[in-house]
Amino acid sequence: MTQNMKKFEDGSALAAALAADVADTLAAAIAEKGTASIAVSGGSTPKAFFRTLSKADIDWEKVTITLVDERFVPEDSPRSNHKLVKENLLLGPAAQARFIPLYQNVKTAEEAAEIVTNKVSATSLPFDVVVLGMGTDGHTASFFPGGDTLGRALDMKTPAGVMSMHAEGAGEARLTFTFSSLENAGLLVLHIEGQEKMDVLEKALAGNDETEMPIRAVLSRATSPVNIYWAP
Ligand SMILES: O=C(O)[C@H](O)[C@@H](O)[C@H](O)[C@H](O)COP(=O)(O)O
Repeated sequence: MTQNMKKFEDGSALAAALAADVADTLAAAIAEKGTASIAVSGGSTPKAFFRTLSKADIDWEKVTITLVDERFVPEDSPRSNHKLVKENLLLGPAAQARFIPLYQNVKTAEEAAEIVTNKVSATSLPFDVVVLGMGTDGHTASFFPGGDTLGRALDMKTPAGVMSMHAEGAGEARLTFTFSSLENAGLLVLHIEGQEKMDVLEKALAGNDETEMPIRAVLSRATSPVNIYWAP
C-alpha cells in the first residue's frame, strides 16, 4: 500500500545505499532471532548491489539466501540466476551464507517447485529481506503477463512457497515464489534503474489491471511498505 521512493545519482550510489540498508536489516534479524533470510532477483540490474553486499560485515553463516525466481535451467546455464548470485554475491564474507537454489535436477518445473517449497517454507519465511526487480513488460519475480499460473501466484490465498510459471515473454519455464511469500518481507525492495523503467513504474501506478502489469499487485497490495530504489 505504501511506497517510499529513493532516488540516487547513479547505480553505484544506489548499490552502496541498498547494500547498507539490506545489511542493517539482516544484522538486526540475526540479533533478534539468531538467523536471517533474504530472497533476491536475477536479471542484469542487481550485479553491483550484489558485489557491494557481499563485502558487508555481518554474520553471514546465519544468513539464508535464496532467489525470488529462477529459470528452469541448470546452474551452469548463462541464464541461471543461481550462477549470477554465485558469481556476484556468494563471494568473500558472503560465501559463508547458506544458499537455497530453486532449480532442481528433475524433469519438470512443477516437480522442482514442490521440492523447493518443502525446503524453504519452514526455515526462511517470512523473509527478512526481499529484493524485487521489474521488467519493462511490468513483470516482477516471474509474475509474467499471460503466465499460465499468474492468477494463482498473485492470489493471497495461495500459500507461501514456490510455483512454476510458463509465459511467452519468459523464455524457458520459471520457478517463482508466490505473492504471499514476498509481500510481507521485513524489508521489501523494488530495485529499478533507467528512465525506461521509471516510465513503466509510472504507468503501473496509474492503473490497476494486474493481469496487464503484475507489478501492480506488489505496488497496491503488499502488506509491507515497498521501498523503491531508483537510479538513472
Ligand atoms: O529475470 C529475473 O530473474 C527476474 O525474473 C526478473 O523479475 C528481473 O528482475 C526483471 O526481469 C528485471 O531484469 P533486468 O534487471 O535484467 O532488467
